[in-house]
Amino acid sequence: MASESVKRDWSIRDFEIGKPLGKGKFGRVYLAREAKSKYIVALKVIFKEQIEKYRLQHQLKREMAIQTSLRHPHVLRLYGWFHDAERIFLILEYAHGGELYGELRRSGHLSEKQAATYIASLTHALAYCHEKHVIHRDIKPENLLLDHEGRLKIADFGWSVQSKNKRHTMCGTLDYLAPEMVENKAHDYAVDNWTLGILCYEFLYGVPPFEADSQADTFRRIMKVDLTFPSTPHVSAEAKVLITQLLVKDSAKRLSLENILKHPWIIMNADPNGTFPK
Ligand SMILES: CC(C)n1nc(-c2ccc(NC(=O)/C=C/C(=O)c3ccc(F)c(C(F)(F)F)c3)cc2)c2c(N)ncnc21
Repeated sequence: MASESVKRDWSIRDFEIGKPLGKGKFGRVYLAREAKSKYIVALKVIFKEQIEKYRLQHQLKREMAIQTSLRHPHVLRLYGWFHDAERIFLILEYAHGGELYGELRRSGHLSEKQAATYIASLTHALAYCHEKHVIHRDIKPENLLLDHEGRLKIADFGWSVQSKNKRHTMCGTLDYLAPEMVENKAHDYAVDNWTLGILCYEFLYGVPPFEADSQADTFRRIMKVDLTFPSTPHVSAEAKVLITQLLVKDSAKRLSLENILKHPWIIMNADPNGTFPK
């Protein structure tokens, strides 16, 4: 699949469409199989009139170029894409394990081994994206999928940007926004470090740290970095130290991706091959 996927021009006739997997941004996504190789993929259908309505043609082209260029075990592959008169089709890696969010909701919170393994996987994936000058900026549980071995895959780059400098556009849901994004200030790669702190908290406690009844309260809690840790036996002191070192208002003072991977909590708990024993 990898070789011919980028070169040859695909069409809907090359695929047998299976069950709908869900409704994502701008359209549905289906399980599908490439007719010749029987290779299983996820096929995302995006309606052109939606893209035209929001004038997203250029951003979508840029997204497709970014995603087809990214090759990393924890970044969901975009193998290729094609279009017909009214639809654009994305040929995506199929994540058999579905949404990580489902796992978090079912269990309420993750074990420290699971949480540390996912944070390590995310950190590796973000280090790769940053060296390719891609800030993801929209990393939330709904965009994290699992493959058949429970390995994490970052997906849905609906709002990432190819950035060599600071960006000003708002995006994503509130709970995961770093202060500099809430203030609509210029921001850079360090927004992803903040988000890792948010996700680590949410994996361990089941809710994001600055959750509040209103958007205004969430903004206020983010700007104050109003971080409190419910007392619970299943979260170690080291985990709280890591979270505190990521949820730092001054983006230059957040723990770097490199130092996250050297953190005692990660070293002690993360499974090196990203799957951790069930
Ligand atoms: C439902 C279930 C949970 N599900 N969902 C997936 C899935 C994974 C990735 C995607 N990716 C995208 O939709 C990317 C979209 C863009 O990049 C984009 C679209 C329009 C724009 F305007 C733009 C813009 F940039 F122009 F704004 C960007 C979609 C579905 C999935 C899967 N692969 N395997 C198993 N289950 C899976």
